[in-house]
Amino acid sequence: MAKDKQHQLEIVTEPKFIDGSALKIPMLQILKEDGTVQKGAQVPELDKELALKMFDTMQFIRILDERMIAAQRQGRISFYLSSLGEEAASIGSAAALDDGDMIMGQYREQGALAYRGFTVEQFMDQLFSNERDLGKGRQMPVHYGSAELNFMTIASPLATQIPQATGYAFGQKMDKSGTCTICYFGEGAASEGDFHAALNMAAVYKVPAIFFCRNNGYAISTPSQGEQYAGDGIAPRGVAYGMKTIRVDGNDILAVYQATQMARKLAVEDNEPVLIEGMSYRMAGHSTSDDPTGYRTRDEEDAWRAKDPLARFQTYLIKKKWLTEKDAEEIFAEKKAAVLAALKKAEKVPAPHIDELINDVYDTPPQQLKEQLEQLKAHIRKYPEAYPKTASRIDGGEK
Ligand SMILES: Cc1ncc(C[n+]2csc(CCOP(=O)(O)OP(=O)(O)O)c2C)c(N)n1
Repeated sequence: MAKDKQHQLEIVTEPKFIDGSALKIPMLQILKEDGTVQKGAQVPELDKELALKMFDTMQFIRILDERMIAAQRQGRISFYLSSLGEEAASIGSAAALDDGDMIMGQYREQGALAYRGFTVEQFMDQLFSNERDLGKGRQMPVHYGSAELNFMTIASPLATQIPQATGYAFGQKMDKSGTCTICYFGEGAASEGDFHAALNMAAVYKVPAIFFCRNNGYAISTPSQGEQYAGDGIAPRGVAYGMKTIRVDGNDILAVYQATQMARKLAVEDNEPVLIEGMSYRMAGHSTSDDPTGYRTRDEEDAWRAKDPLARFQTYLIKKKWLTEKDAEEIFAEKKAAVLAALKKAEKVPAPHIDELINDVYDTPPQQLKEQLEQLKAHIRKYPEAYPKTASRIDGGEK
């Protein structure tokens, strides 16, 4: 066979196009939809304690999401983004990491943050933007962050976390830290230029990063099939950039866990960036500002309800005799009580002092920012009834 020496390419004489639309990367599945193990699958080693921690976190996130959508509807918080139906993707992957690994999320990975140890009170303080919020109430609800837990603060502009993850992982490599960065994003965010620049750089510089795409079928109202991409989803893009790539059933927590565990090993031991595409479905609306009945059918949602990741894992755990139906009900009731109690507490905590608005960015806030803050205070003094949480603390309120 003739070879081109410079590029080490096989030479062919027939003009043959590679049909990108015919490519189909398979999907790893360990747990079938009915909670039984797929024939021939290797179940990852998982002790009871770890399995129950994963299940516990899934239950917590399910009830947190349900309650906070309701709280938004009641006018108690301004906005919410639910991860309903996608709990296995964030929790299964976070469970495969070390606490020292960096997490850079999009905004639907509350499961990973909860798994790391963010408390129900910390969730509520952020959602109510009260003075105990780590971000001092300066971000929209759900834009969590925790330096202590190595969870980078969420940014609203899509895909910015992807090149940041490449850069952060490069730093981890230079420091020989033995840690990696996991970066979550949706298939919609993968249409941003940032995604492509980040993956190419990660592959070229061989950084310990795990790029986890949650392919949940929609980017707000844009369906992934046909409107977001014409090819075989996101996974082939990892192949194109020359990195190890795998597609998994994102609703199967065991498949997600196994793939992420292997990806972490590749990243940390061999400085091999990895792309994981988790196939799932966004069961709720995009956010509380969205109504999905305008762009998708009830039948489609029902078909995905049958693939529910929480019910699937629960059936597996019950079959394994690590859990009973009663245990599951008790965990759910306990989580619900904790969420409701924290919610009631957090909404009574005062708002941050308005001076916090301009703190922490500059060592000393510049004059123009100070002037703008004074103008804002004057405006609030004039219309105190429009700012009930802030007005009472402007003059003389404790900082
Ligand atoms: C740069 C930028 N463009 C547009 C938006 C508006 N926007 C917010 S979320 C979103 C959809 C993202 O979909 P996807 O990445 O698939 O994640 P999902 O919400 O499905 O989890 C869009 C278009 C934005 N925040 N930033």
